[in-house]
Amino acid sequence: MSEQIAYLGPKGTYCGQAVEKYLRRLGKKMETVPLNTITEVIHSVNTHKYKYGIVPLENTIEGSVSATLDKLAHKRNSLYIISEIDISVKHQLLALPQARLGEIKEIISHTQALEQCRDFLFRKLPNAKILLAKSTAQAVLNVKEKKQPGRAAIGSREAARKYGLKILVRDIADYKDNVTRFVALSKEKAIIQDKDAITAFVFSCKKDKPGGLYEILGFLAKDKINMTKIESRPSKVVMGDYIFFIDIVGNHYVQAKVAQALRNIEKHSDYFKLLGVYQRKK
Ligand SMILES: O=C(O)C(=O)C[C@]1(C(=O)O)C=C[C@@H](O)C=C1
Repeated sequence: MSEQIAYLGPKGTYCGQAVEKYLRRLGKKMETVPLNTITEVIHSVNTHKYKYGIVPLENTIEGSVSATLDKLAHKRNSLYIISEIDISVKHQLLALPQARLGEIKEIISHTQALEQCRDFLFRKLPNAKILLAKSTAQAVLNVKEKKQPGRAAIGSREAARKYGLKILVRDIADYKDNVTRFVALSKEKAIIQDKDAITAFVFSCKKDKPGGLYEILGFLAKDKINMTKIESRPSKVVMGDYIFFIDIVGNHYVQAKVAQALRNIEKHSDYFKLLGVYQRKK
């Protein structure tokens, strides 16, 4: 298998910035492969088409990226988080060089980007029609190709430069410190020795067992294992059934208490899947 890294493309996405940052950190060169959707990226790694993939996981304004969580949780996908990459996301309103803000009638972008600029759109462009694109760079490319001065995209400065659009309004996200966390995925687990690693897993409680979640969290609390994230998603099978995503600080390769806690959690849950053990990185 050649060393290729798939990501949500085309060139000019924030995901592409995460790929560059990741490769800089590794000090490696790799062929980068832009794909159309998060699902395609995850599928391509899961089926060994590409060795690595990078996808968005969560955002400071909008929270989790459900397309990523749902695919990672699925039992048919066996791939692991091997690293995380934080990217500062600075959205710009972009349009053709001749466009004017007062004449914008349509806004196109990725759903996460649109949500991150919800208040801006409400205040400045309340009547604009919203169009969805598969990524912010795809939206920028669409404005360039359709050549309609009444259409604007939400995307990055880098995408504006790449596709020759101008910035109509700068930094339009509703909160200043907008950060998206991306994760690098691989079929092979990262085997690391650091005790301060993040261990990510997903589980579902045993059916109709009062205190099921309390019991699972108890296995962490008992040994003072620090939980840094808990998030629930619908199981998609029965209304009201949830699966839980948890991050802890600890490493079952080098800490017996973490290994024991994970064994206990697996034993007391209906479904359990390790999502990865990786170094916390900014
Ligand atoms: O569309 C992009 O540029 C992406 O990299 C995707 C994505 C996401 O899905 O969260 C990444 C960062 C921003 O939060 C908005 C969009």
